[in-house]
Amino acid sequence: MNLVTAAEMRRLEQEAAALGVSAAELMQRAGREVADKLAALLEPAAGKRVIVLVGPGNNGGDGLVAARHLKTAGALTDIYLLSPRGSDDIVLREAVTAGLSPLEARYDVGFERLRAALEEADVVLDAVFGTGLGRSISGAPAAALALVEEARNRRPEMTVVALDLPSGLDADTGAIDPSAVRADFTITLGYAKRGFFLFPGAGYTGEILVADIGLPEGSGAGLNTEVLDEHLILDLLPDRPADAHKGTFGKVLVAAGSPEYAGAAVLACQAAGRAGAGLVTLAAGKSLYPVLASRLTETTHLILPETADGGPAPGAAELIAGRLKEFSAAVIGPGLGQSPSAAAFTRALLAALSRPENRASGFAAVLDADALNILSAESDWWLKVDFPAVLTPHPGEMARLAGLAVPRVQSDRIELARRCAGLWRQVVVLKGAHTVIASSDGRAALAPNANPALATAGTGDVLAGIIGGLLAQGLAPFDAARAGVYIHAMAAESVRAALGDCGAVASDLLGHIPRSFKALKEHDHAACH
Ligand SMILES: NC(=O)C1=CN([C@@H]2O[C@H](COP(=O)(O)OP(=O)(O)OC[C@H]3O[C@@H](n4cnc5c(N)ncnc54)[C@H](O)[C@@H]3O)[C@@H](O)[C@H]2O)[C@@H](O)CC1
Ligand SMILES: [K+]
Repeated sequence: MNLVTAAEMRRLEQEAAALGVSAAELMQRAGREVADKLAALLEPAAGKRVIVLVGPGNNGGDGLVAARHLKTAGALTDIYLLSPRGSDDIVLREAVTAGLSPLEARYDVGFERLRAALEEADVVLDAVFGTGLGRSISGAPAAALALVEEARNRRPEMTVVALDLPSGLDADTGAIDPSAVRADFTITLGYAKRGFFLFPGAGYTGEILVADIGLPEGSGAGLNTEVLDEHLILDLLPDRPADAHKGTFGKVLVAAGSPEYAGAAVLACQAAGRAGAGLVTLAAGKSLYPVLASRLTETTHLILPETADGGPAPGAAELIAGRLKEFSAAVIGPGLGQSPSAAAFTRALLAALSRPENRASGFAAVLDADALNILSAESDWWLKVDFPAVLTPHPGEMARLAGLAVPRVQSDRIELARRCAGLWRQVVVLKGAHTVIASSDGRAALAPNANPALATAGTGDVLAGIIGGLLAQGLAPFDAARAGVYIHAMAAESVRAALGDCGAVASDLLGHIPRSFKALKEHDHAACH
């Protein structure tokens, strides 16, 4: 599903106008679609009490059209105008002609009539502000929204439905005005807005329903931000031919683990296998071998020479380099630590991978965790990664890689990831609530969910392993990253369903990875029959 900014939505509106679909016509379609979707939610609309809060702009205009259709559907509809609308306002006149009697806030002393209406309302339709919000909300709109908030807290049976977006939510950034009211549903027009997938706004939309307002065919062609969904991911997944052998699904080299963080290697290797790689080989230090081999039944081992403190000794990277051609993908970084020996090893390994003669054709790697921390200590580090890679930073790692503070990263997640992917010429997976996946060609995708079950040690190692497993099966880096993030999120949802959002640990995800692939494919199968 494509996502838009306010400016992109305005551009689409202008393009529609150039093709003969006027803004007035779009407003009529928008209002009718919103009323239809709301009526379907109310089942039936007849007899239900609906208050439509109407603002000064086109969002309010859509609300007036919706109010008219809701009345026709039998809802007991009140219109509450928060600002005067001109006497030449066609949609207001149409509402009055249809028998509605709008009440203006300026004539409602102390908001007494609004308070009384909120005591009985089944639904509040918030059509105060949409994509045109230009400053902080004050005056009558702020007071009315505060009353709605207060009523919904007191009367949980009252449903709040946002028209296009919750008033006060910034469509582009997800920033929230203090007056914004959390919606139970957002019926959004044409396309979902980016701010629906950026916090804090992501917590305000409730369930998102997209209303088709009949934008001309192909009008979304230039959009470059999407939210992942199962149809898109299914198209990306590799085939599993019946005559396959383990070579069909590729070999992953995992360079991970250190005495302090041995478990990271276990999680990354197991996740790569669970994501369908044919063979996983772990390159780790000699002293770790007995521990890790006892945990990793199916993994093969490339045993590295060690320094006295258990770090990779000089020569470890060369040992791997001599074997690189056997592998179609690598995962480098989980649990490596940042000791001087780990840093020297990582730099030497990345240099070896950057020499094309060392790599199998189609090779790509995931760079995660300590590999990113080690890289970010060097200026212009991206010039040293001369092979296709998926970088999987969390916000702290992203801040170090980009030379920014964490709040800057978090306040501009999509565009920052996109800019960095362009500059670094790699795929960037910026983890966090609604993980962002950005490609150097300007495309960006967002994970559809934010799951607190993922906020625990080791889940990043699992993600790196899944993406590595998908790279090994021949997916292009952007596809492997998108599919990996989605499968990881699905597995996390299954864990949450089974265990709740507290106390799940990263290894709980592993068994749910193949189940997630299975669920996706079965859903597709069911959809075809
Ligand atoms: N772009 C499109 O393709 C379409 C847009 N439509 C609707 O148009 C909306 C955008 O309409 P507008 O651009 O008129 O914007 P809005 O309706 O969001 O509000 C803008 C109006 O509110 C005022 N305003 C902004 N912030 C304010 C504040 N904090 N306090 C008081 N007044 C404030 C502005 O001066 C302007 O008059 C969309 O959200 C959607 O509902 C639809 O009609 C259909 C098609
Ligand atoms: K709104």
